[in-house]
Amino acid sequence: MSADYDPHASSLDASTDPAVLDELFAIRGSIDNIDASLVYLLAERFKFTQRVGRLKAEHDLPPSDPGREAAQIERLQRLAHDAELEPAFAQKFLNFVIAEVIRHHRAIAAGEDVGPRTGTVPVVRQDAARDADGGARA
Ligand SMILES: C=C(O[C@@H]1C=C(C(=O)O)C=C[C@H]1O)C(=O)O
Repeated sequence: MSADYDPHASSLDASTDPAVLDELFAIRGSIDNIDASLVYLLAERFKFTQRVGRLKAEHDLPPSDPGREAAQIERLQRLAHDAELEPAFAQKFLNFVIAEVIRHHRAIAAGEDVGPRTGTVPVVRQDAARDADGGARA
């Protein structure tokens, strides 16, 4: 866990029942673990997709493969349904990730470097991110 992360960070005020806070913080401990796993999983997925991007660039293949995307999205929507996750959300999430992958593939094909060690903005502050999405999460 990063040194400056406060697992009890909250905007709730002191009037909140301590027993409720105990339960909330216990649940948030599991949410923290899941979110950390998501970051590791996404990082691993992007490592693989960047290998695909290099392979495509070396062999002059197009950055996107709509047939593969459609099959994958359909499969994941079925899995989402079985897992009681909103299929439309699974589709939106996958489309979001795939759009970033294709952006990487185009950059790789253009001879640019991609990945977390490039660029100038290592961490997006939470308040800035909220402004950028028009307050959708407020
Ligand atoms: C990773 C690939 O490139 C693109 C990205 C995909 C993905 O992130 O799942 C799927 C198809 C392609 O549009 C690939 O072709 O396998």
